[in-house]
Amino acid sequence: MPAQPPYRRVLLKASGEALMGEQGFGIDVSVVDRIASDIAEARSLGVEVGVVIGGGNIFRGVAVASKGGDRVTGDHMGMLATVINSLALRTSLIKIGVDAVVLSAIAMPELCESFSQRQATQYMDAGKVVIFAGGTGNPFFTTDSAAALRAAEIGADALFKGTQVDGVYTADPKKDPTATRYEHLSHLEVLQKGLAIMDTAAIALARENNIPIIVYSIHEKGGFGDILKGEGRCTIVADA
Ligand SMILES: Nc1ncnc2c1ncn2[C@@H]1O[C@H](COP(=O)(O)OP(=O)(O)O)[C@@H](O)[C@H]1O
Ligand SMILES: O=c1ccn([C@@H]2O[C@H](COP(=O)(O)OP(=O)(O)O)[C@@H](O)[C@H]2O)c(=O)[nH]1
Repeated sequence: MPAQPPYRRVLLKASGEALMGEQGFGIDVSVVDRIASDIAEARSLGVEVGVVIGGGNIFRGVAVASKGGDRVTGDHMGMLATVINSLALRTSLIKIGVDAVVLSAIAMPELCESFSQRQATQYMDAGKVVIFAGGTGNPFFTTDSAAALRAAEIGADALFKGTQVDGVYTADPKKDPTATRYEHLSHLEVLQKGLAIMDTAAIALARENNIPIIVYSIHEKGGFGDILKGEGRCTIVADA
């Protein structure tokens, strides 16, 4: 019998950018299927899973703003991108027999249900994987902030940031090859050192609500389950 993971309920923030695989844009279904199988493994370990997916594989609001376009409209488009990704993940989960539902911060009843904290917790209590689409529903925010917000709302024991790198480094490892990885650090240290692994609003919200953040590589098959079992490579951001 494997040891029971120390987490009862977690929020997984899955990088949108990761979903495009080698394509450079859009959705590589084999990547979404693999992330779905990682979530299925977490469920089989008895862990309740909520998911926020980014939209960077399709659209980011800042890309519009940097070309002189309207930021708010750009952000609306980015939030719609997260709905597309969420529907793809739901499809992959259902395909392998994992009960999953999409709750969107932006009402689009023909496609999915609208978010409410009450409905989300009811579904999670019932063992469904709840995918939170549409970010926070507000422009000028990111899906990292949405992940911290939903983690607080559902009472998650931890926020897992499944991203492009396998932890938090002393500097961006994609730009500085001499950067070294932390095993552990506090939310405050991430903020004070200006480590840009997540936006400051997300870190601050997690800190205020005492939610540990676990940063790991979403590209690693089985990585999510490994960390839940206390085995994987990651950085744990938590106050002592
Ligand atoms: N100190 C740091 N440690 C680790 N990654 C960092 C750091 N500073 C910047 N990064 C960059 O942050 C990226 C992850 O953030 P983000 O762009 O929000 O990814 P995503 O939302 O796709 O998961 C990494 O790919 C890495 O290049
Ligand atoms: O609460 C939110 C969450 C997301 N977005 C928009 O959606 C895009 C995609 O999200 P994000 O960049 O966080 O995705 P990721 O980096 O995880 O792929 C962002 O760039 C924003 O334009 C937003 O406006 N409000």
